[in-house]
Amino acid sequence: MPQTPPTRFAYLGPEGTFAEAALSRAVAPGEGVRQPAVSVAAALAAVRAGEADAALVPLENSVEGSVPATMDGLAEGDRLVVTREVFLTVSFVLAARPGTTLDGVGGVVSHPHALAQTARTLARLLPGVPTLPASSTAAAARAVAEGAHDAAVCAPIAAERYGLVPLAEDVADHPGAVTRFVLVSRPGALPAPTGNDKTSLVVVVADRTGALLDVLREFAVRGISLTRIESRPTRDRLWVYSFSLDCEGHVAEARVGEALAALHRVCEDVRFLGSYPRADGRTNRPVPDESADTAFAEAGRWLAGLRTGDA
Ligand SMILES: O=C(O)C(=O)Cc1ccccc1
Repeated sequence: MPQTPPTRFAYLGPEGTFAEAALSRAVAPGEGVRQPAVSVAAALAAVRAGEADAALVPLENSVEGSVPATMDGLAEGDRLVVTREVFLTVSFVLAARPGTTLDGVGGVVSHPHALAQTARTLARLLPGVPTLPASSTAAAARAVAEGAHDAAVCAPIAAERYGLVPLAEDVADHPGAVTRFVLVSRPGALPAPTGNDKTSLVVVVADRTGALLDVLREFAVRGISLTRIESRPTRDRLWVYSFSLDCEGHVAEARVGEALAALHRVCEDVRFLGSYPRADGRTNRPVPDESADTAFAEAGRWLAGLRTGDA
């Protein structure tokens, strides 16, 4: 019997990133093989090229908002779908090579989201010291270990992995910040509805009055709550925006499917980014009776009867 090859999971690397920690939450120890990627774009490209089966990437943070590389990477290029979301509480250390003191730090390197989430604390500990962006917190720790920079903001586990020591612990300005990561794959069979799911979309609206209201109405009239909506420039079309949004429910549910079909009629483009179990610890709002699958099915039978003359 030929063996099924192990699932290949790409993640924002190198070893020691929060993305790797999120991947460990999403898949069991020993399940599949893990492939660190140098950037979010590289992780998504590996999936698109068939070099990985899934990618674990950061999507948004409770303090800093969305991660543009992921938002844009999912809105453009061959379509990928979210199959799982993972929420991780992140804590940061300021780490350096052994023997370094705060006085000896001439620059701090990290992922832009980590620098943004620690900006006030860094300004207090290291007034006037410049910060520099890195592709990830672990890439920053590795660069410090290699002597390219003096200090990094990273996860405690990354400091340990690259032989650094903490100059300061818990340097987050807002302790308890949560980052949302997503596991994305090439389109295929969807995760089955669980009764507490989310659906993600990117819609491009026409440049006309009320276009966004038209989008929102399609959700509202079907009793569907949005959990996130934000605008992003389309980048290739000047002043044309897309809206990236998450709503409650699964595309297999009639209300969500009908809303998507309606958006397909009223928007310039609708990109379906998947339906997957909700993992933020919250429960979807109750579905109004008139938006339940049974109500849609009954209305469909009634309409069919009108058309055949049987009703
Ligand atoms: O760089 C990492 O470790 C990541 O996974 C991205 C990130 C950066 C800062 C906060 C949360 C996730």
